[in-house]
Amino acid sequence: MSVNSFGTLFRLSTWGESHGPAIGCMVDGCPPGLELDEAFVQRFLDQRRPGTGRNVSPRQEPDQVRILSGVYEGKTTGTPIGMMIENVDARSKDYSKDAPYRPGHADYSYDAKYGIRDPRGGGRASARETAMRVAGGAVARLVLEGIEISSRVDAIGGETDASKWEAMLDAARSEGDSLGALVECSASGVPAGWGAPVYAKLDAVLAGAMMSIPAVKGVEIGEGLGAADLKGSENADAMRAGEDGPTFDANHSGGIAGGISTGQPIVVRASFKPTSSIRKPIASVNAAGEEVEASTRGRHDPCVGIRGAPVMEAMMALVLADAKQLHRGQCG
Ligand SMILES: Cc1cc2nc3c(=O)[nH]c(=O)nc-3n(C[C@H](O)[C@H](O)[C@H](O)COP(=O)(O)O)c2cc1C
Ligand SMILES: C=C(O[C@@H]1CC(C(=O)O)=C[C@@H](OP(=O)(O)O)[C@H]1O)C(=O)O
Repeated sequence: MSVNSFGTLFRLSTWGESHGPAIGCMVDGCPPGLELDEAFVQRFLDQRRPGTGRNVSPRQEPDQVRILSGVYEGKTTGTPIGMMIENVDARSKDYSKDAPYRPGHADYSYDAKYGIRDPRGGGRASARETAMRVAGGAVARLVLEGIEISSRVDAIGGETDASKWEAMLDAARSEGDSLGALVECSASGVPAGWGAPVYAKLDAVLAGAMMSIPAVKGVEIGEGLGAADLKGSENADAMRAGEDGPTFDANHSGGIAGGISTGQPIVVRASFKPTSSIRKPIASVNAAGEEVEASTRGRHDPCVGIRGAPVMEAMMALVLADAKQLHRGQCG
C-alpha cells in the first residue's frame, strides 16, 4: 500500500478529487485475454453510486465509466487499464475555504499536513474516490473466477433488526444527524494457500485494505474481537477428513490461519462511523484558528456504511486478486 495505490502484482492507483472535472484509476498487472467491457464495470459502479434514494447522498452522479486503455476487442491486453468517470454534479458553491473544519472529516488534518487543500467537497478525502476502487475491484473479479464475493449491512446505529432502520434513518436525518453501521463482507471459493506467513499475512493485508476505506474505524476477521472471550476449545475450527481435503466444523478463523487462506469463506466485518458532515452544530475552529460552530450543509450520506458495502467488496476483490498473483509467482 502506498499513498495513492494498492497491491503488489495486481495494482490499483487512483486519482482525482470530488469536485474536480473527473476521477480515474489505473489497474496494472491484470493478466491478458480476460473479457472486459464498460457494461461489466458499470454493474458494480451502479451498486455504489450516490443519488439513488433517500438513504444515500442525493448528489446526482451517473458514474458513467470509460475504459481508456488496456482493452482491445473486448479483451484485456496485459497493459495498464485506465478508467475514468466525469464528475457532473459537484455543486462546488456549497463549499468555501473559510468554512469551519468539519470535526471527524479530513479538513483540519489535510491542512495540517499539506498547508494547501482543495476545499470543494471533501476533495481527495471525499469517498467519491471509492468509485474508482469499485471500478478496479470489478477488474479484479475477472482474475477470481469461481470466487463469490458478497456483503450485507448487519446493523445500523447499533440495531440489527432491519425493519427499524428506515424510521431510525428518517429520525437521524430530520435531526440533522447521522448513523453508523456494521457491514460484513465475505468471499467463498478461495482455495487454501493464498497469503503469506509473516508480515504480508492475508489477514493483515485485508484489515489494512478495509481500514483504508473512508469512515472505517474497526475491522475484524472471523471471530475478531469476540475471540478474546472464548476458550481455545470453543474458538478452534475442528477439522475432519473430506474427499477433497479437510472440512471444518466452524469458521472462527474467518478463513485465514497463519496469514494463509484455509479454503473456508473469508469473512471480514467493518464498523463505519456515522457521517461527520451533519447539520447539527458541533464546536469547531476555522483555518484562522477562531472558534466557530460547524453545521454542514451539502449532500451527504445519512449512513455511509450503506454505500460502504460495495466498496468493501471491491477491496476484498483487490486483495484476493493480488494474493492469487503473488501465490502463483512463488508457488506456481
Ligand atoms: C461510500 C461512502 C460515502 C461517504 N459519504 C460521506 C458523506 O456524504 N459525508 C461525509 O462527511 N462523509 C462521508 N463519508 C466518510 C468520509 O469520506 C470520511 O469520514 C472522511 O474521508 C474522513 O476519513 P476517516 O473517516 O476515514 O477518518 C463516506 C464514506 C464512504 C465509504
Ligand atoms: C460524491 C460521492 O459521495 C460524496 C462523499 C462525501 C465524503 O465526504 O466522503 C461527501 C459528499 O460529496 P462532496 O464531496 O460533494 O461533499 C458525497 O456526495 C460519491 O460517493 O460518489
